Amino acid sequence: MPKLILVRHGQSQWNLENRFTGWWDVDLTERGVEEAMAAGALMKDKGVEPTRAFTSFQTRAIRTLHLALHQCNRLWIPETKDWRLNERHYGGLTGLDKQETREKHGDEQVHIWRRSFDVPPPEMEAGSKYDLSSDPRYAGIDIPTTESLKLTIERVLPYWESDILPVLASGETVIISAHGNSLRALVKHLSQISDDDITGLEIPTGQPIIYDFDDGMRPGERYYLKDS
Ligand SMILES: O=C(O)[C@H](O)COP(=O)(O)O
Repeated sequence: MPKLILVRHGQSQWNLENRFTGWWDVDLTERGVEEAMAAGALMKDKGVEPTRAFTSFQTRAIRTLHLALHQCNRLWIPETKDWRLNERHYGGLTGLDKQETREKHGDEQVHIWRRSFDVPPPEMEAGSKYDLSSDPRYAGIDIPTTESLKLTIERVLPYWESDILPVLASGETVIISAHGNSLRALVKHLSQISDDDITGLEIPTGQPIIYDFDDGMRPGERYYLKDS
């Protein structure tokens, strides 16, 4: 039975500092490293052995994948990186302190920017110090200036369907190491969560989520590996 493992990267430096991160490439904290290693140890304990890996272009997700795979002796499996698994682009909020932004714009506005389905944050201005257009990893990619969850879904889902689902359907155990909102995009689709209800879904760091697929490639109920 094909099995899908979703893991959000461990705590990042800007998770710790409570700053909007999006596409900005911050590394894991010590705690993030421990969370990633614990995710791998849990996979090993539970006998869940990934055979194919997918991740984003962002260090925190790539390192989480490697730390977890190292713990379960699976660093050798084929892995694919793609920008379409990146975190949603936080636009002009990138780098800002989340609490200070609440104090400036109000709790409700910040909640809308963070969790609404289709209201994107303000766009990143040209020339921002967080502009990634000269970053070689994004050469040839039309970098967004901001993304709502809806816009994130519009790039995550086509990639899921074209590149990940066929691998899963061939019987592989697939691990995706990605981000809070790129994984919310995927979970929304797989668990058929409505546009309204998705606002309440949070994905914790470093906690493997599992979907078992049936022969018709229909996903079962999602569950946390720690609870199985
Ligand atoms: O990009 C970020 O800041 C985080 O990874 C996710 O942030 P959020 O919880 O505000 O969506």
